Amino acid sequence: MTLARKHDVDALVTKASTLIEALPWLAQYAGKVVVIKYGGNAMINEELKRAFAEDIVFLRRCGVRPVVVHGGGPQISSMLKRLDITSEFRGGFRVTTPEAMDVVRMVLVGQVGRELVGLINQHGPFAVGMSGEDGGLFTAKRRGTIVDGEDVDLGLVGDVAKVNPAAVLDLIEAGRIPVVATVAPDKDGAVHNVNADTAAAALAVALKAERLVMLTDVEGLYADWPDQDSIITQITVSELHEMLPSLESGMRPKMEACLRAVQGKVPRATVIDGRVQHSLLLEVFTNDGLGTMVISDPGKQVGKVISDPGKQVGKVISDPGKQVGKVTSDPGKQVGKGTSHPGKQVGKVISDESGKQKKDQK
Ligand SMILES: Nc1ncnc2c1ncn2[C@@H]1O[C@H](COP(=O)(O)OP(=O)(O)O)[C@@H](O)[C@H]1O
Ligand SMILES: CC(=O)N[C@@H](CCC(=O)OP(=O)(O)O)C(=O)O
Repeated sequence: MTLARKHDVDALVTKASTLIEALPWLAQYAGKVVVIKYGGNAMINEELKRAFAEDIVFLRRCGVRPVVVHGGGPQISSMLKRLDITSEFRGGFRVTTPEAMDVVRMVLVGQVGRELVGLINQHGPFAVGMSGEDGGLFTAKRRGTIVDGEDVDLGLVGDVAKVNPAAVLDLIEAGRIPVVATVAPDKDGAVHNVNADTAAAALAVALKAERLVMLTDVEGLYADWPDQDSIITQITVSELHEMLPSLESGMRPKMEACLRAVQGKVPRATVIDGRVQHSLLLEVFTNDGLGTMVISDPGKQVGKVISDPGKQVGKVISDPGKQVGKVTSDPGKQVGKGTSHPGKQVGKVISDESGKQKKDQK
């Protein structure tokens, strides 16, 4: 016999209101591609990494089409150190010798990527790891950078010259979650080290993503780094353009990438604190905008900006005529099937009106 527990009704109502708060965001993002860049600095401990994997699977279960692009800078540095190979950063990019390149590829593809795929797949066979080399995803073009007005050679460091998103689109259509490591061959086949922020932005543009979200180890962009009171909640493309040359270390490629994404018609790019558990879910599905959001200059918005008193930063919704996402899936496009995972099954097999079987809500 089980006796009824006394419920804390207020706590239950709070839980319900959190779920209801997600309703408009679920409608906005269902069916849309969201590119999430997971920085190596936000992979601080096992608990955070597991929470990240849960968030990604949650998005997928809600019908969002997440694509993960991961970094691994600190993990590469620690392996280089173990192997006694020196490396330095210039302007936020790693100077990459051929010897270091082997290590970058080994760590990103063989270590960090594998671990994320494994964590996501504890919830179902969703994640498929790949790199810029797979299916011709990225073609790199060697790049240098400018530090204190001087040109600096970075060795085997590439920018993304071309994206062929076909392989990623195939995976998305199949209901999978691509997990992308950012090494890529140039047109002659020489593999280059591509900064993960740069690659995430290029992929978000090519996939016509609804959002680019970058998880890092700070709250967002600070106007006057490291003054903790100078966090910027929203910045336009032209404001960021002006600020870019003054930014240092990792923030420079990150904000440069956000700028490129929004200029490439991704409606918004956000930098959030990956050290906060479930920050990704909070950012996507609640009214509390986190971190720093980069948006187009007024008048140049792709979607329509509507004011949202709940969210500090305003939200972007598609024009009615352009809105393609629906809460329910497009039965014709539903290919993916999450397999059941005893004890861990979150979604249920449901049938749509046409009688076709749908796995999860996608
Ligand atoms: N203006 C700034 N605002 C926030 N962080 C900054 C700024 N300037 C430099 N940083 C540094 O950039 C770092 C984030 O970049 P990076 O270390 O490359 O992260 P990730 O591994 O997530 O790509 C922060 O930890 C911080 O030390
Ligand atoms: C050229 C360059 O700097 N490549 C980066 C690639 C990994 C990366 O970008 O990782 P985070 O996102 O964790 O910083 C590097 O070698 O560290």
